[in-house]
Amino acid sequence: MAVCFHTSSPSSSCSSAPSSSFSRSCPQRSPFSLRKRKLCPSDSLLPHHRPRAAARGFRIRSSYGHPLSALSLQNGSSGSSPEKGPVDFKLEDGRPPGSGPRSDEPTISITIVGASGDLAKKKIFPALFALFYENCLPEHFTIFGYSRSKMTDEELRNSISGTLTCRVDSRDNCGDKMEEFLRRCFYHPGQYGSDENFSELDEKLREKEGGRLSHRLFYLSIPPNIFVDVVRCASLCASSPTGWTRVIVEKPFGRDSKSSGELTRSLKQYLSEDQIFRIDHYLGKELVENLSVLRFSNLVFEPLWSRQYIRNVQLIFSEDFGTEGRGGYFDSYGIIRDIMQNHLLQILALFAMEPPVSLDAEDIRNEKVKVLRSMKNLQLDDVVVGQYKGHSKGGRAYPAYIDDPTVPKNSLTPTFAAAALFIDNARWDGVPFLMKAGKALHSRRAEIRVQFRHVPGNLYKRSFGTDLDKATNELVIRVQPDEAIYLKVNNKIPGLTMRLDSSRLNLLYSAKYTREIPDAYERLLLDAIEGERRLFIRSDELDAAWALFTPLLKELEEKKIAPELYPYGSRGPVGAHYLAAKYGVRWGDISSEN
Ligand SMILES: NC(=O)C1=CN([C@@H]2O[C@H](COP(=O)(O)OP(=O)(O)OC[C@H]3O[C@@H](n4cnc5c(N)ncnc54)[C@H](OP(=O)(O)O)[C@@H]3O)[C@@H](O)[C@H]2O)C=CC1
Ligand SMILES: O=C1O[C@H](COP(=O)(O)O)[C@@H](O)[C@H](O)[C@H]1O
Repeated sequence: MAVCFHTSSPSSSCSSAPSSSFSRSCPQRSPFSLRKRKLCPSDSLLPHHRPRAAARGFRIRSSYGHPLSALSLQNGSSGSSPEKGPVDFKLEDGRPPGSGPRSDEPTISITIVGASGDLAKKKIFPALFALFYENCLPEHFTIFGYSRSKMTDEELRNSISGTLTCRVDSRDNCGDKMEEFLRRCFYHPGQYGSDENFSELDEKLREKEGGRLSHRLFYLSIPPNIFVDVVRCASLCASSPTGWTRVIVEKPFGRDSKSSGELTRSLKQYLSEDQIFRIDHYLGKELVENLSVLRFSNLVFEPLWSRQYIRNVQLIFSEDFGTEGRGGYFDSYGIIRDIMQNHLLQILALFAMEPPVSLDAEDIRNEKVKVLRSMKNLQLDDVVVGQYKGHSKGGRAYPAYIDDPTVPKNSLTPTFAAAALFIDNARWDGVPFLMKAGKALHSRRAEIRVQFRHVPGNLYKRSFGTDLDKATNELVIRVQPDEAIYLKVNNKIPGLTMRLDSSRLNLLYSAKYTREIPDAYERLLLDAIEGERRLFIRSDELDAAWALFTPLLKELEEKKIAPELYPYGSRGPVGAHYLAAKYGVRWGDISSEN
């Protein structure tokens, strides 16, 4: 029988503490404005925590990567200015900044539970390597893979090494950095509900941590039915004895309101809300991050951001491949749970929220949750579901969804859905927010399209022809691929006649910036390490998101609504066009020029 060394210590995690006390500064996260973190009173429960960090004069990055000095946190000033960078200060032990790590600096241990899986290999290890490569991880860190598969440290390293990449702007030390990173990666095989195995992991972690103040981050990259087992074991047998313990939970967070509520309650038996980081990786995407910047830092947009000027908003997600390899998971969730209830709804909430009091996580999440709670009930009439069928093109056969061996032949699970949603508040009353998400469509894209109203009494009506919709302004935020923000405006075609054209004012990221855009998982992992919760889902947001979709999902399932079949590689069911037309809307992505 295993003996656990310590019990979970929610007090070791504080919502707004200066919890990251690592001395490295991450060059990519350059300061723009500064924000002071509040101190968490429960820090005082941790003998080594805040006082030690402050005593060392660590530079602490805020949510946006702004270096804050612990000294400034003590004396209440923000400590540096965006233009000048960190103010001239010495570490309290008299050493100048950049003197290199001290041997008693804290360490962070990151355990990826489900390390043998697809997500771990495809996204999590590569993101951690990218952070390491960019000097965004603290000096002392250790990464452990944990899953049931039998593997040695070396075998884990081999299995992940192929997925690590250096950035396009890589420096010539990439190979060395990879080796150095891999040397910090270890593996512990174990069962997900075994106290004994987690206690063994704890011992290994302690050994690597070498008596330093140590923080521990667990990433649950596993199927949801084992989340609670793992959290129980990790919390009881492997939480940090000295620093914080945090857990990143991957979606799905339940299947409906009930199961999500149960999951939250079960997790909270072992963790406080502050320790739970529910990830929605779309919130970590560069252009989703940019949404608030675009709106709140440009005078030309915010005044237009309401029913007065906006005719409709479209949130579009499409993939040009099917469920390949994930049919087993997908069939019990479907596209509404997989994409709409989380990724698209989160974007909608960010888009539609009122200006928050500040950029603090709680202020932003308070505004988002108000939007979610103001949504009108979603009617079945306002939803179209589809499923892809097999299709042959250019001599190649594309499979149907139900050809996936892990999917039942009579499955009614939607691989496509379109929905019209409404926000019942003063700003957005009557404005359709149209969502569309699908797999096995003609292209891979994710975008937000904002269609503005017609110009009243348009003087140039005649020069446009009869289709006034074509002449309305449209703002497109292309999340992926080829990240861009463009605004369609009307201009005169040069020449002696008065003919108008619709053109793009285009901010194409690849043309403007040479630096490669970081993967969403990099940003989110770094935020979790830094204790920044802005891009993670709070439990009341999750409840509100499920409250919106659960009745619809129940109705679809109880009534066994048959999805409209659409060919693999097509633009999806025609029903989506009728749905949009019902609200006088045309999908903005119908032509490839758009
Ligand atoms: N893959 C993706 O692109 C995305 C995944 N997610 C979510 O992330 C999590 C991980 O995804 P992914 O890596 O694809 O998942 P996998 O199905 O690959 O599972 C990860 C690991 O969990 C273990 N495992 C799998 N099934 C079971 C089971 N029934 N009981 C116990 N252990 C099991 C396996 O490890 P072992 O057998 O060695 O113990 C497996 O390697 C899931 O919750 C998924 O929904 C979210 C977004 C995208
Ligand atoms: O969460 C999920 O996201 C992916 C799409 O993510 P992206 O970053 O590649 O756009 C999707 O394929 C998967 O079904 C879903 O679970």
